[in-house]
Amino acid sequence: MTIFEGRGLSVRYGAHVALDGVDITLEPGVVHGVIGPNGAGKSTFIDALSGRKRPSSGTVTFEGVDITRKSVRWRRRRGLARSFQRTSVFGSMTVGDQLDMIARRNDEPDLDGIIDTLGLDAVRARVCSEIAYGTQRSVDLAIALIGRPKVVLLDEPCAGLVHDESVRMLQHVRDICKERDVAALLVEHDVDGVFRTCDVITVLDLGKVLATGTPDEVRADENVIRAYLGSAA
Ligand SMILES: Nc1ncnc2c1ncn2[C@@H]1O[C@H](COP(=O)(O)OP(=O)(O)OP(=O)(O)O)[C@@H](O)[C@H]1O
Repeated sequence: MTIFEGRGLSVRYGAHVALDGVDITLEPGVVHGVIGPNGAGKSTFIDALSGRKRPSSGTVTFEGVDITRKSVRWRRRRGLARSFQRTSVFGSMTVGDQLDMIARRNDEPDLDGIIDTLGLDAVRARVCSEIAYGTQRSVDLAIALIGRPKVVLLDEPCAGLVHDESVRMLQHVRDICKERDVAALLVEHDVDGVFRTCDVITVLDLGKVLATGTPDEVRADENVIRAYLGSAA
């Protein structure tokens, strides 16, 4: 069942076409990865889907409703959340206070469940700026999950993490997506992690879709191997 869809999305920066007629379909409980070389259009894509960047053409549909012209705020209230490449925790608050505040604002019924799943209980009383960067990224993920979103768009949740932290982060993304039946879009540079974690992968190159399929299908796709993965995939 499709819950969220982008059709024919294009974004221009002046004369430069950063995204060129891209399609994507997200389903509840399915982790959909987006990979591609630098400049492929991944961040532009997530911005266009989340409402941060207005596409020059194409449509975004959420639960069957055309939301292409709806604001980020409107989307968030209806259950479309996103996280950012850089951490957005408030340095001076404790982890617990920050999460409580956001949970109250978004009517989250089970903050303890999110904290528990992400292993954040031990840092609840700690000030955000004083916890490890990897843990701050888990707080970012918790923030995105508050309010029972139906769709989460995750922009490089593993940026700046060491290997073990990346593995844990992606496992958390997968667990939560399955447990809560959330449709997730995961833009990530950690290609191995994406192949390990995602049910479906879309490969972007020069603003276009090079391939979409299961990890095995994408790994075997000749266009993807030639343009991006090389023979070592
Ligand atoms: N604000 C902007 N103004 C002009 N060109 C831009 C702007 N933002 C991105 N671009 C260009 O659009 C293209 C896509 O950029 P984008 O950042 O979406 O790619 P990306 O796949 O996320 O790259 P990376 O992996 O390096 O984060 C690139 O050619 C980039 O130079």
